[in-house]
Amino acid sequence: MEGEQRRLLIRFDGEDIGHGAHVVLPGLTLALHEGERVALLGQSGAGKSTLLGELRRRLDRQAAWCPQHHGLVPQLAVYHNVFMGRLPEHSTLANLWNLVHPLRRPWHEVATLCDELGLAGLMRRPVGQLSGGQRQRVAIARALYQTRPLFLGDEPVASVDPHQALRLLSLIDARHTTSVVALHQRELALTHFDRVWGLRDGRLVIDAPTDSLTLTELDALYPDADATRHIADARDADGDVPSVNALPCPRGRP
Ligand SMILES: Nc1ncnc2c1ncn2[C@@H]1O[C@H](COP(=O)(O)OP(=O)(O)OP(=O)(O)O)[C@@H](O)[C@H]1O
Repeated sequence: MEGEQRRLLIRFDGEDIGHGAHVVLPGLTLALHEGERVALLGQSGAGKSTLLGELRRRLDRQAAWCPQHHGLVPQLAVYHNVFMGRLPEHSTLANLWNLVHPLRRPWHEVATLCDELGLAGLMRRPVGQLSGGQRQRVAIARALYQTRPLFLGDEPVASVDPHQALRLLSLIDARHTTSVVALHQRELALTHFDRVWGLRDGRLVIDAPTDSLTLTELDALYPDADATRHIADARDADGDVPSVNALPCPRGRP
């Protein structure tokens, strides 16, 4: 991948990215090229959703979007939630009619997607009656139904087991030439993606192909995990949980 001439999709050149006056990622510099599969890593609050939101804003209709909290309507059936991926493509009248009498073609298209995502038989079930993993797959189905060349996902495989996560990522890959996916599974980042963007304290500290990275390097993106590891180590040593005051400070903190 490195060195190949690929079409540039988007570039940030020392830009401040955030929410209004609140800058989360100061002086961000990065580029996304067509064909790249990027894993976006960083501990909670590092700025992953902020970056994905900005990518989404700039890429607009080129990008399918799978949000972190799914954005599903619990009262509506799986079919209607997936159909929402293409609401803007139909007239208001067609959308209203579809609510009462599902349109034949979309119904078959959504049914095919649901089969692939292990949601067969649930098309008429209100999303509010599904498990967390099933809702996650509905959110992915809705994003796939948008049929865009690029996929942006904010932890789209957070609620499923590792086996399903791989299957879902493969389905996403099969339908999109380019993807940027926020996730916390570092092993998956190394095995399934070809590039990692790693955020720490509002900085892009890793922007590299996965074959040049190790798990240990990715661990450095999670300084708070050090404290958790020390709790576990201390518990292993004497069977007791240490007091909070006995815990070491995370790396790089006073
Ligand atoms: N709408 C907003 N307005 C102002 N600040 C925000 C907004 N959304 C997020 N932030 C702040 O931006 C920072 C980065 O948040 P963000 O949601 O991008 O992190 P994240 O890496 O996606 O975290 P997580 O893994 O918990 O989802 C945090 O300090 C957060 O409080």
